[in-house]
Amino acid sequence: MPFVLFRKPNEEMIQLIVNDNSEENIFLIHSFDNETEKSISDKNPIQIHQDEFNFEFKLNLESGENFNPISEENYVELIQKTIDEIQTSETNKIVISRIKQIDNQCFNLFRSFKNLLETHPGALVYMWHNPGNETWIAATPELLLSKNENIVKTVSLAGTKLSETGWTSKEFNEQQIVTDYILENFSEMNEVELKGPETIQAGKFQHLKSYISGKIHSEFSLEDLLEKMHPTPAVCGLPKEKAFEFIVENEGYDRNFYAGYIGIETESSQEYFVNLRCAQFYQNKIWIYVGGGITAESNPQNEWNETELKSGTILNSLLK
Ligand SMILES: C=C(O[C@@H]1C=C(C(=O)O)C=C[C@H]1O)C(=O)O
Repeated sequence: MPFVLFRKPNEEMIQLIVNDNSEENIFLIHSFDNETEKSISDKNPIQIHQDEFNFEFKLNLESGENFNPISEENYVELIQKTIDEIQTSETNKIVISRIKQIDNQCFNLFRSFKNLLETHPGALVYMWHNPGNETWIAATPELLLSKNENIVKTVSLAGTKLSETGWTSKEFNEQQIVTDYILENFSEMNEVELKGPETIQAGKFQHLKSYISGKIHSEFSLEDLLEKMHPTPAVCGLPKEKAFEFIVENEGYDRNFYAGYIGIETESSQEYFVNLRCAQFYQNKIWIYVGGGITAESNPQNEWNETELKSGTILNSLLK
């Protein structure tokens, strides 16, 4: 039976949704390329305080297909090719990513999930298990959209650095591209507010984050906004279609649910998070999905280093 465990940012209650096809309390997972969406629902989700969470049973994981992840050398080359593309075309930003593959040395998913909850209080942390299909775990810092009554909210999140160093214009520009894109999509709303950017902590590193909200009117459709927003320049690029094409032609692997979104829908609210800092678990290996935004000012080696750093979110949470 498919199930998901999740805890929303800055909350302490975990929810367990075991699929009963009730169409109430929906959890969905939507792919980057918009081709796949899977959802489960539960009329009566179980709530568990994260301090009391102690699931211990063994899950049957799939054995993963053979896959050769991109080498450091080839990734650095791909980033250089991306920079060249940005410098010679009308594209301003392209987000490039890869899979880091590690051996699954009998890691315990539930203990690792609990560790993620404790080390990432500001993230949406979830564990999705769909027997015979896929198992994903994540601690994502990025809200894509939320709607509560007549207020719609989102964030502009981009730029990555370690706490010890300072921001440069490169990160501010990279984040501004995302903010401008969101403001354009929010332009038909009333009372649009923008706050930030401010520095936020995501595990061992930091991002620039702005908060954007607006009031909706009667003809507003959340589905239409979601379609326009996803994928944002935080995970795809600008212009969206050109960046998307470049990604599909050059990354050399299928992003699947990485950089797609997670939806949590109840009777009173709808929330969507970008699926980042995530990994797919197999019996014998784990695929950690990591990427970063490339602009004309990017340095290829630094971009590799940034993806290594981001893989730490999952890597450092793994427990046996
Ligand atoms: C693409 C990822 O993260 C996104 C890219 C960022 C960047 O380029 O600095 C920062 C936060 C996210 O919006 C990822 O974590 O894989």
